[in-house]
Amino acid sequence: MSHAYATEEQVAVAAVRRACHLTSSVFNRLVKNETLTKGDKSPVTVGDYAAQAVISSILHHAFPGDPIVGEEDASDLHAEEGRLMRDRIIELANEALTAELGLGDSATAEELLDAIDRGNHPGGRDGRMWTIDPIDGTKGFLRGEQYAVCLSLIVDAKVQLGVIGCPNLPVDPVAPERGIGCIFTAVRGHGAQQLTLNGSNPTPLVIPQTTPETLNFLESVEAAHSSHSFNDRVSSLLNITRPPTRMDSQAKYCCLARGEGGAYLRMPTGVGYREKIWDHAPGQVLVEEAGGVVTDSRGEPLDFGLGRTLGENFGVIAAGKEAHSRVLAAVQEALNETKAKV
Ligand SMILES: Nc1ncnc2c1ncn2[C@@H]1O[C@H](COP(=O)(O)O)[C@@H](O)[C@H]1OP(=O)(O)O
Ligand SMILES: [Mg+2]
Ligand SMILES: [Mg+2]
Ligand SMILES: [Mg+2]
Repeated sequence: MSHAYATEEQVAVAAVRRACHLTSSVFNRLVKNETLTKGDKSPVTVGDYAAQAVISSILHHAFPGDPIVGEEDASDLHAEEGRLMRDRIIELANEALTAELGLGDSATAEELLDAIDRGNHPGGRDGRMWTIDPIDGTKGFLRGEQYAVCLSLIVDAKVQLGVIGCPNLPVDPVAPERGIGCIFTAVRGHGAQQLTLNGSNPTPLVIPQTTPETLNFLESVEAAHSSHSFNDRVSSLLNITRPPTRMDSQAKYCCLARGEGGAYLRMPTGVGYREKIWDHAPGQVLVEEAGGVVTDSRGEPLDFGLGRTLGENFGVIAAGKEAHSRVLAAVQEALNETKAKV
């Protein structure tokens, strides 16, 4: 790890590992009153809050001056109704923080709620900032399927480091006996790799070439998050015969980076949802460092300097270089068909 972000990468992998252990152990013990519905109707669990508290505390310890753009905030936990959840979050976060990192005595409830709320940075074009999505794909997490613990470092609007932990993802898709649980890391200019969940056995990742027979789309499980019908149309324009692989979270970027699927296509459903930077920053650097390309449906790069969101939603196309140009052309053809109809 001899590069300008070696310390950041080491700290980020340690933080994601700790958070992955926390989320997978909390899943087996999750009970009914440990999940809330947020203002945008999406679910959030004690696992999301505790994982953000852990990652934010570890980052603050190592890089006290760095701002954080994190998905969660502690506002729903201050009220009396939030007390049971709050106590559980404090217990889980302290368990994870004191386990092996030697961060000293247990943190107080106030310190941990402050750590969650340190994720309130508005983002922007200048300087260093971290993004945290403590559980990306909370719906997948609740179903016992794919989810990801996601961390990135953005410098002057460019993603320099991405770390994604996927506790439920098979280590090797063709060798199920190797078990589940992987960490993916990428540093701009220094490649992408997959590690085991305990941070060992680095394997470099390179996206292979695909043909219409081997290409298929990676897409959301949730029909409300991206348009399944648009992807079907693009598939038929490209003569893709394999059905799409549906999977929650940035695990899709990870699978793409290690040669599964061939293209991740996420087109808006037309309800005006703005994509969040923490949902794409680590995936973007991972795919680019594995030799791929990530753009919106116009072929423009994603802009991580606009604030907490990517701005107006033009969708996301991620794929290996050659597949990307074919998919982009088909996406534009499908968009033109839609325009011609209205
Ligand atoms: N209406 C929506 N449209 C698109 N994405 C959404 C929407 N609501 C939540 N998300 C976010 O989309 C991502 C999941 O996408 P996918 O369907 O590909 O798994 C998550 O980050 C999820 O947030 P969260 O992090 O809270 O789970
Ligand atoms: Mg969420
Ligand atoms: Mg997310
Ligand atoms: Mg999340």
